[in-house]
Amino acid sequence: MELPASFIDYTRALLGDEEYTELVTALESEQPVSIRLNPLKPFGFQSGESAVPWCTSGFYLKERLTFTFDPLFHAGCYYVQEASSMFVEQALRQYAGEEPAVMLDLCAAPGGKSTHVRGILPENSLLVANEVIRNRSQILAENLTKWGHPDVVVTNSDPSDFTPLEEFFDVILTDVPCSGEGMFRKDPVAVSEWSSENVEICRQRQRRIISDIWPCLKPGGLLIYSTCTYNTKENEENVRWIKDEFGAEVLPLDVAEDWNITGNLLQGERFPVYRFLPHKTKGEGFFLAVLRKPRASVRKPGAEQAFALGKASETPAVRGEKPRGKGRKPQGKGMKTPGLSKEQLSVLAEWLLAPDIYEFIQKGGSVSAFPKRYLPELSALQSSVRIVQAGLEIAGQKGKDWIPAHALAVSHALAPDAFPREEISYEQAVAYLRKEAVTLSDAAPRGVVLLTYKNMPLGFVKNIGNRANNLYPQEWRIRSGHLPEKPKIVISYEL
Ligand SMILES: C[S@@+](CC[C@H](N)C(=O)[O-])C[C@H]1O[C@@H](n2cnc3c(N)ncnc32)[C@H](O)[C@@H]1O
Repeated sequence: MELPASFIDYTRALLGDEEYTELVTALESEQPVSIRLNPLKPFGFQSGESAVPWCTSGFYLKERLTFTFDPLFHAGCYYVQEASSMFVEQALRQYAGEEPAVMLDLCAAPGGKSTHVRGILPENSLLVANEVIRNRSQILAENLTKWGHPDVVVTNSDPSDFTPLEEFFDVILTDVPCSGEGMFRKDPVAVSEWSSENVEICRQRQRRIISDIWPCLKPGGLLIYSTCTYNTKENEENVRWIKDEFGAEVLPLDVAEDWNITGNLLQGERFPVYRFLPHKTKGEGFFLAVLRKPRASVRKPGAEQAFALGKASETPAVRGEKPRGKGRKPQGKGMKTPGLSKEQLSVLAEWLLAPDIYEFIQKGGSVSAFPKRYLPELSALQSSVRIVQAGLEIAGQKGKDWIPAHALAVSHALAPDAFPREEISYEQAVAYLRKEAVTLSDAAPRGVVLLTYKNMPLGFVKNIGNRANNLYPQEWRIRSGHLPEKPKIVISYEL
């Protein structure tokens, strides 16, 4: 690996000769492979491998597998994620409390941390996952849909579009775009694109992002700041800047000594930060700090203080709007179900495990279920940011019929007996995921059938007897025509 000269000089000075040499040796070695299991979709994973110590659902694998050809990967049973970044779990477990929270993951695509935090947030929380780049926001939506949690809004907006949503979020995660030094082993492009000038550009951009989003954090709310880079300019210097500029408190985390985390590397500073270096921990480079917004805002000394972390439905209004009280009707387009009769609505309701907690929202030929308790928040979001998807899409219109949406098949909110199920083989599952025609056994029921693989829902077909029409989303299909002779998949499970 040919590292840029100025990176070598800077990092050698930062870590010292001995550690720098160890870092370079680690960068030349093979990268560890790890996955994070979906707590909503236990599939009897038996790793025989070591657990990621700072993440309750993270596991190292012995080798890289052909994930594309594992139906359970497409079913959202696990996410392939490098281990260091799973440390975000510690910030939430130690500070998010037990009350429902409204959380924003601002720089969220492809969704590694969004899928992770969604499972950790207290019950009845709402996650808003945002990605500024449009096609990446689609990938984010896909990954969150497969993860199967209905209480999620995916947005595609610039951080500055959020600014009017004052004191809206209990927790904001900013996994900011950075110079990517921690990705050198994983991604050669990160090496070729690195320059001192780019580090400076990143640092400025990161500060702009934080400035844009800071007003959206509730007094007493948490900011989790993370990068995948080593240098102090994008890390400690920015944390110090947030502390000084906004009066934030930098919070310590309890960590085990044998996690080998490196702390503050900025001369003369001691505030707590957490840096993963690949020669010390099994994972890529990562940096994280947790900050708390002062309860009395430094910038607005008279600001409301009653909105402590966790009071999701009591947040003050978006600037210039009425307070968002309980029972306030949502505004905006697409918030009704005009094309659906009462009978149709009651059929859709039967597809859900707990229909009463959702409002059905029709938009064009699609109906989604959105948690009623967060309708005011949805309404406020609609007034500021571009919404890619909100809640769970449950049905799409085909002619006069409403057929179940794919998202419902892989959602935790699906009523288990809403549709007949048919267990399929590995070969059938791969064919289904390639959106090829699937033939079911003669005994299989007619009509809409939920296909399962290892008892995990994969998606719907419409069985018409001699064949079953494949309802898997065209844009998500496995595109690779090549199927490895012996696909290496996460087969070490027993049910
Ligand atoms: C480190 S990646 C996020 C990884 C993601 N959190 C995960 O765990 O899968 C940073 C993200 O920030 C987005 N981004 C780039 N420029 C941005 C900007 N100016 N404001 C906000 N996000 C930006 C990138 O498109 C990228 O998806």
